[in-house]
Amino acid sequence: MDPDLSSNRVTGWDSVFYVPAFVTEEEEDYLIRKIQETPQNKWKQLANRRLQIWGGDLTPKNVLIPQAMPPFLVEYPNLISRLKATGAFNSSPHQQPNHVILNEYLAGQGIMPHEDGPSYHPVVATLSLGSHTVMHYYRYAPSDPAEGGGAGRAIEPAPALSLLLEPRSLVITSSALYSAHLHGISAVEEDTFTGPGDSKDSHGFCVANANLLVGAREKSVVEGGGALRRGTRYSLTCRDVSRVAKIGTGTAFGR
Ligand SMILES: O=C(O)CCC(=O)C(=O)O
Ligand SMILES: [Fe+2]
Repeated sequence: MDPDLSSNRVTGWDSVFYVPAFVTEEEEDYLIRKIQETPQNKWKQLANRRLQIWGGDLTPKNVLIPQAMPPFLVEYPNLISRLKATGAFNSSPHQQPNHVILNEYLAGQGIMPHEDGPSYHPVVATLSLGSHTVMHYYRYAPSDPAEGGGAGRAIEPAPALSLLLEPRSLVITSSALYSAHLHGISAVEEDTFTGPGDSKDSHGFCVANANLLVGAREKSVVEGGGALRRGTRYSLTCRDVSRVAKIGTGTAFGR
């Protein structure tokens, strides 16, 4: 990982970096406008959120059939090259993201704890736009040999790590956090913080990136307790798919 990110490391975690204000308010407004202008048929409606997939589709064998990224990702505000410049993708196959999933969450919507799967090099950089959210990372419960592990394994109810993601922030996760934990967002309209005295025993959580927050309101509720109402949040989850099909020949490379 690039040393430029060392001051953004989340305390106690080697592979988690939080970069507040990665884009400016002006850039955020521009990106949200461009997202909202995309044709309706680009959206895929899921039960609890909408999403768009940019960079191409993945085959069942995890090969990317590449497609050009939309101009607002590669031109102003130069998101892809700025992500490359963080160094987060230095050890990934293409040194920069080639695949972006845009999620839209209305207040009250979330995403169940999940793993991102084997298609990607194990680094994800997520830009939050429009609203904060709280991302929880969970461990699997110690597996009962009688159950054989695998799908449907129980997860620990208290998150191992919780991050408050401010609008305009970037969070970069990799290695163990990516591959040995699940991540999810509770489907709530507001996030409640009880201050630093939070007890993990009652499934409460501590905000691990409290010292890296920049928003006055965010800092105040994390330090002293309170609630943050969610608005509509867009997340751009940027990843590098290891295997990319060579367009025209139909053959894949990368392995
Ligand atoms: O919205 C987010 O920040 C997370 C989205 C996510 O986990 C995913 O798209 O796999
Ligand atoms: Fe995910």
